[in-house]
Amino acid sequence: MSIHIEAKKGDIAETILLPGDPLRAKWIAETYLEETFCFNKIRNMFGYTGLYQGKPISVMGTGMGVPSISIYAHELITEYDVKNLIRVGSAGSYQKDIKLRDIVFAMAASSNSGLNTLRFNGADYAPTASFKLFQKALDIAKSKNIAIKAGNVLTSDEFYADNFESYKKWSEFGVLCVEMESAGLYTIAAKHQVEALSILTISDSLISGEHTTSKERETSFKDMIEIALELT
Ligand SMILES: O=P(O)(O)O[C@H]1O[C@H](CO)[C@@H](O)[C@H]1O
Ligand SMILES: O=c1cc[nH]c(=O)[nH]1
Repeated sequence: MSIHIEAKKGDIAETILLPGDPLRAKWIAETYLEETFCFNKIRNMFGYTGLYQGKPISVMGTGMGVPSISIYAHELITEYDVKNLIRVGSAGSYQKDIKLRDIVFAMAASSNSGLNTLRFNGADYAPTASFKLFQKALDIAKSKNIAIKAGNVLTSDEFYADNFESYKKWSEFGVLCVEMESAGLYTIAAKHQVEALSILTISDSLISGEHTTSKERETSFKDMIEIALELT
C-alpha cells in the first residue's frame, strides 16, 4: 500500500492504462477485461486489474493535471514495479486538419507547467515518448486500419486560459493539441527508466469550437483504447 493507492504488492500488472477520468478507467475495465478486480478506491481514483486476451493488464484514473499524474506515476513505478504506463486521454485540437475523434500519439510534450522548470532550475527539458511503445502502437494502428497523427502536444496547467487566443502561438509552431498530463508522465517515466506513451483522442477543437459530451469522453473513445490494450 502506498499513500494514494491501496493495492497489495503484485495486484497491479506491469502494463497500465491511465485515463485522467476514473470513470473511464471503470468503463475500460468493465468493457474489455476479464477476471477483473478493483485494487484502488482511495479518493475514488478507481484502479482495476484483469486479463485482456489472456494477459494481465491494469487500468487506473490519474486525475487532471501534472501534479496529480506525477503522484500516481511515481507510486505505480516505485511501489508497484509498473514498467509500461500508457495514458489514454482526451485533448483539444490546435490544428485545422485535426478533427473531433482523431487519434494523436504524443511524440513529445511541450508544457507551461512549473514542475520541470523547478526540477531543472529554469532550464528546458523535453519530455518524450518511449520509442519502443511508440513504434509498437504505430504497428497496431496500422494493422487495425486506424489513422493516427503524431507529434508535439502541449501539456497545459490550465483548461480555461485567460486569453483564449494564446493557443495560436503553439499552433503556429506545429503543436497538434492540448491536454494536461503527458509532460508529467513522460518525465517521471524517464526518471525511473520505464516506458510511457500518451495516446489521445480529440474531444474538442479550439479551431472549430466543436466538442464531445462528458459521457462520450467517458465511454466512446474505443479506437484509442483498443490500440493501448494491445500494447500488453
Ligand atoms: O480526459 P483526460 O484523460 O482527463 O484528459 C484531458 O481532460 C481533462 C480536462 O477536461 C484533463 O485531464 C485533460 O488532460
Ligand atoms: O486539456 C484539455 C483536454 C481536452 N480539451 C481541451 O481543450 N483541453
